[in-house]
Amino acid sequence: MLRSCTAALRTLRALRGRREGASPAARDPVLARRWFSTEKVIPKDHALPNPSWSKDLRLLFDQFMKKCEDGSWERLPSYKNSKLVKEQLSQAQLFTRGYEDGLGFEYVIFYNDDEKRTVCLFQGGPYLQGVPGFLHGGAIATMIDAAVGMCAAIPGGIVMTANLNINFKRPIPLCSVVVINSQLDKIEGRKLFLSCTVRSADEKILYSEATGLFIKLDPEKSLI
Ligand SMILES: CCCCC/C=C\C/C=C\C/C=C\C/C=C\CCCC(=O)SCCNC(=O)CCNC(=O)[C@H](O)C(C)(C)COP(=O)(O)OP(=O)(O)OC[C@H]1O[C@@H](n2cnc3c(N)ncnc32)[C@H](O)[C@@H]1OP(=O)(O)O
Repeated sequence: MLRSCTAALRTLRALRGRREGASPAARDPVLARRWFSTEKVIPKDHALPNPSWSKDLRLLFDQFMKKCEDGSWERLPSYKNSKLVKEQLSQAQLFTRGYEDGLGFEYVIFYNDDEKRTVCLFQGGPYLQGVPGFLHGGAIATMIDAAVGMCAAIPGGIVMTANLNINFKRPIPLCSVVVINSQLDKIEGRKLFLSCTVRSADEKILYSEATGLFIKLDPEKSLI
């Protein structure tokens, strides 16, 4: 835990050296134009190990990559959603992927099609702090939404979260690794009912439990 936090803070210091309080787009008018242009964006796969990943996260990642060898599990690249959404809005991206390596949401999702379930390996970095030393509940909710949402979106297509109920049972230490197990419980028409648990890497601690209702969008209906 300490090592991955240190790595993240090193990245943070390096970034601070490069900027003076402003976002890269604010400092660079060329970048700012690109930011809001419709220029084609080459997606980077963030769902792969980087130096900020702790030993625990690497270990679990390697275990799941082994499970992928017989085809029962599939690692989902971080740009999987851009395959589902026809129009990519220039630089727009899932906000869980907007942080520098190690500072925010480090995660990878694996999918098992036969069992209609996903496993998300998640390490929440120092920018996601709530109570000192622990993850913010909103960050936990975000990660649950993204993990469970992905479990719904693969069979369901374009879905939106209509309801998310979370029981926060134990605080999650900052920079620790948790495993989010999500499953599709039931489909009724356009409604997909899912549930998930958030546990420690050794599975001994149950941190949170959640249920979610996702609605497959009706192409005939406007969202606004
Ligand atoms: C979540 C995954 C996103 C996937 C996006 C797709 C591709 C991208 C792929 C992957 C992305 C990767 C990961 C995902 C990452 C992050 C997840 C972020 C997800 C979000 O951050 S998302 C933002 C928050 N989310 C909203 O901003 C929704 C606001 N909302 C609405 O836009 C509408 O509300 C809508 C569209 C949901 C439904 O509207 P609608 O008009 O299509 O459907 P309608 O109202 O007719 O409901 C149909 C049936 O659902 C029942 N029903 C509806 N709502 C209910 C509720 N709350 N409780 C109980 N039942 C409910 C009705 O009672 C009826 O039931 P019945 O058919 O039995 O009568």
